[in-house]
Amino acid sequence: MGHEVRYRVRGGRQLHGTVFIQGAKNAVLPMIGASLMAAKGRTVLRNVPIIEDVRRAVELARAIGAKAELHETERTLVIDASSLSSPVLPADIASRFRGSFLFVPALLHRLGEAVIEGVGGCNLGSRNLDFHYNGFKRMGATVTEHVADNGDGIIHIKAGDLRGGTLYCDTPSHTGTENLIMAAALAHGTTLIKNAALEPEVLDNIAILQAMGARIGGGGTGFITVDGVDELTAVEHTVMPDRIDAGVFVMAAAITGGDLNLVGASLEHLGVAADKLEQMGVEFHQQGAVLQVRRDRTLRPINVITDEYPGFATDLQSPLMALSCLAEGPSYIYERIFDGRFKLADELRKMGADIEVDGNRAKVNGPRALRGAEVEAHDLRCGSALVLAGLAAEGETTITSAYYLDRGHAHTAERLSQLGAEIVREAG
Ligand SMILES: CC(=O)N[C@H]1[C@@H](OP(=O)(O)OP(=O)(O)OC[C@H]2O[C@@H](n3ccc(=O)[nH]c3=O)[C@H](O)[C@@H]2O)O[C@H](CO)[C@@H](O)[C@@H]1O
Ligand SMILES: C=C(OP(=O)(O)O)C(=O)O
Repeated sequence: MGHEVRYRVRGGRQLHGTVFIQGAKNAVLPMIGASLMAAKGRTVLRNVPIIEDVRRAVELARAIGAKAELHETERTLVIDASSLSSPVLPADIASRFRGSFLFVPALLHRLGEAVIEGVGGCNLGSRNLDFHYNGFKRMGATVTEHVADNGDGIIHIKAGDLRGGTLYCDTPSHTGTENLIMAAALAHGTTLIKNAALEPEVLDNIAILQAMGARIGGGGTGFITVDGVDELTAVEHTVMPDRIDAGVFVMAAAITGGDLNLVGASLEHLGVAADKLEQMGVEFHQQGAVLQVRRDRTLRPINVITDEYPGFATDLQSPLMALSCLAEGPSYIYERIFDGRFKLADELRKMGADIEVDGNRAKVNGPRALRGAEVEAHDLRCGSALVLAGLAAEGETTITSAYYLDRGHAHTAERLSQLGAEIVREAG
C-alpha cells in the first residue's frame, strides 16, 4: 500500500505569484477508460495530472493487458490497448480509486465481460452504482454478484451483444453518464441517456470519444444520444484543466489574503462556486486562460448548497468549510450530493474551529483563529481543506493519511512553496 504520507504546513504567509493548474483528474480517468476501447493504435493523452489515481489507473490498465507509459515530466500518457487480455479488475488496484469502474465499458466491448473485484474512491457515505448496472442491463448485459473466499463481493458483468436503448440516471451521475456513453458508443443501434450529467469533464470525455469516431449528440443538455459505431480509433487529446484544483488555489489566495495568477483556470468551469467566493470577498479577473484572484478585504460568511454542475461542486465543499472558519459571521453549508462528507469538521475543530453538524447540514461559526495541530485527511478534499487551514493557522499543522490528497492533487508542496507557503511532504 506504500508509505504513510504526511504534509507539514507552517501557517501565516500570504501567497503571491503564478501557479499552473493541473489537468483534471475527473476527465483523465474516463479518458483512460475510453482509450482502452480502441483495439489498435496508441492513444496519447497530454496535460495528464501526475497524481496517485493516474498511477493506479496505469497499473490497472497494465493488469488487464494494455501497454501504458506515463511520461511524468512531459505529463503525457501513451496507451496501446491492442493486447487487452484479462477481464478482471483486481481488488488490490481497483479498490484504491473510483475511476477503476470506468474501465468496465472497454472490457465489455473488447472481451465480452468484466469482473470487478473492488471499486474504490473516497469514503463519503453511500456511493451506489445502480444507475451504471441498470443501464448495462437495459443494453443486454447480465450482472451477477458472488462472494469470494475472503468475503469480498465480486461483480461479474457479461455483455453478450450490447444494443442501444433508453437509459437514465435517477440523478445526473458523473461517472454514471460517462460509463453509459462509453457502453453505448460501440453498441448496436441508438441510445438515449436521460438526466445525463453536465459536468465539463463529461463534455471533455465526449470530445475525445467523438474524435475517436463515436457519434454522440446532446452533451451538456441532459439528454444524450449515441449512435453506436463498429470501432473507435486511438487519438491524441489534451486533458482539460482541473476546476477543483483551481478552486482550491482560489481559496488558498483567499485564506491567506494573497493574490495569484492561475494558469489554465476558468471562471466558467467554477460555476456557482465563483459567485459564492466573490460574495465572500474574492476578486476575480479572467485574462484569457489566466485567472487572477485576490482577497484584500474581510472575508464575509456564506450560504452554500452543493449541487451538480453548474451548482456548487461537492468537491469544493470541504475547502470552503475551511475558508468559512475565518469569515466574519456564521456560514451555512448544505451537502446535497454525498451523505457522509463532514468528517473534516472534527479535524478543523482540533485546530480551533467552531462547527456544528446536523446530518448533511453544517454551520461554521466564524471568525475563529486557527492554530496548528495534528489532523487526519479522511478523504481527498478533506486533505486539501486541511492544507488550506494549515496555511492560515498559527504554528505547525501536520496532516496525516495524506495519500488521499496525493490521489487528486499533483505536486502540492512544490506548487504552494513556489507561492511562498511553508509546506513539506514527507513519506515513510
Ligand atoms: C472519478 C470521478 O469523476 N469522481 C467524481 C464523481 O464521482 P461519482 O461519479 O462517483 O459521483 P456520482 O455523480 O455518480 O454520485 C453522486 C451521487 O449519486 C449517487 N449515485 C450515483 C451513481 C449511482 O449509480 N447511484 C447513485 O445513487 C451517489 O451515491 C452519490 O450520492 O462525481 C462526484 C460528484 O460530482 C465527485 O465528487 C467525484 O469527484
Ligand atoms: C470524491 C472524489 O473523488 P473520487 O470519486 O475519485 O473518489 C473527489 O475527487 O473529491
